[in-house]
Amino acid sequence: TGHHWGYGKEDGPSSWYKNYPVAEGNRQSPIDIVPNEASRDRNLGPLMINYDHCTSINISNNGHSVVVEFNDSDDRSVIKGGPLDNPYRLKQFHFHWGGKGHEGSEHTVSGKGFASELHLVHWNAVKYKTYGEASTAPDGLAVLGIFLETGDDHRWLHMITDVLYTVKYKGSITDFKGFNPKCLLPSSLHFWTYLGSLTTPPLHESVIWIVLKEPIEVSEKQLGMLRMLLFTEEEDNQKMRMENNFRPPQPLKGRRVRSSN
Ligand SMILES: NS(=O)(=O)c1ccc(S(=O)(=O)c2ccccc2)s1
Ligand SMILES: [Zn+2]
Repeated sequence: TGHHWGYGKEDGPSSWYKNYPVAEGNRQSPIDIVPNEASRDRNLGPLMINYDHCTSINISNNGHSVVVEFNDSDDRSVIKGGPLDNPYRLKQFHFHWGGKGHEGSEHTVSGKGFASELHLVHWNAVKYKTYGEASTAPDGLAVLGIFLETGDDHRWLHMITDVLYTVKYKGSITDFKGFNPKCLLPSSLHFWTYLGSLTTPPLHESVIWIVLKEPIEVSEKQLGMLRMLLFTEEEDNQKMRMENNFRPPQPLKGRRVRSSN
């Protein structure tokens, strides 16, 4: 089912083009964001995030990251405004991170990486009937990217790091109800936005990226918990620590990055 890909020497980002030629496309993600080259756009309204009736369902290890999935059967958790013409429904969130003492974000800001990056994945349920259909459409997905930098303990991230031991191995999944990702948002919703892609295979060029300017702070200890996850399955006798699961920045190819006001 599909092609095996990963973040190692043989199956990592520099080899993805072999099975996913769109890897060399014109709107690939992530990118390096250069703030003073981003253009302020008057008709970029404020981002509106409405996660009040948010319902997480489960947490899982898909062999590439740890993923929290949501009930997306109605518009209970949506983002709208900013660059978006419709409300987009929250489907899942996941993280990308580095190794001990190494940066692991996907987007960089003037060449600076962050310790980790949180992606909240939303889909356009107004224009498309299913998540799958939306995932291949040019305006199908909206991913909210939030940088994590090391500092103080994040008081709510514990809710996630405390259960990571239950999804240590690839293919594991556990109930994870009632988590509201509103608690992971920084205080400012100022953002950069540009048209891009999924940052993992299938690398569909279907993402409106919204990257928040303000990082959230998490402790080195909390980040270390992410690194106790494994890329490998329980029965696999090769235990490969899940870390450095990020794609490096891709060519801008003439795209404009806009900045909120
Ligand atoms: N890192 S990222 O936010 O760009 C991202 C990569 C893959 C996904 S997905 O698993 O939601 C997905 C979505 C559509 C098709 C297949 C997988 S989201
Ligand atoms: Zn991601």
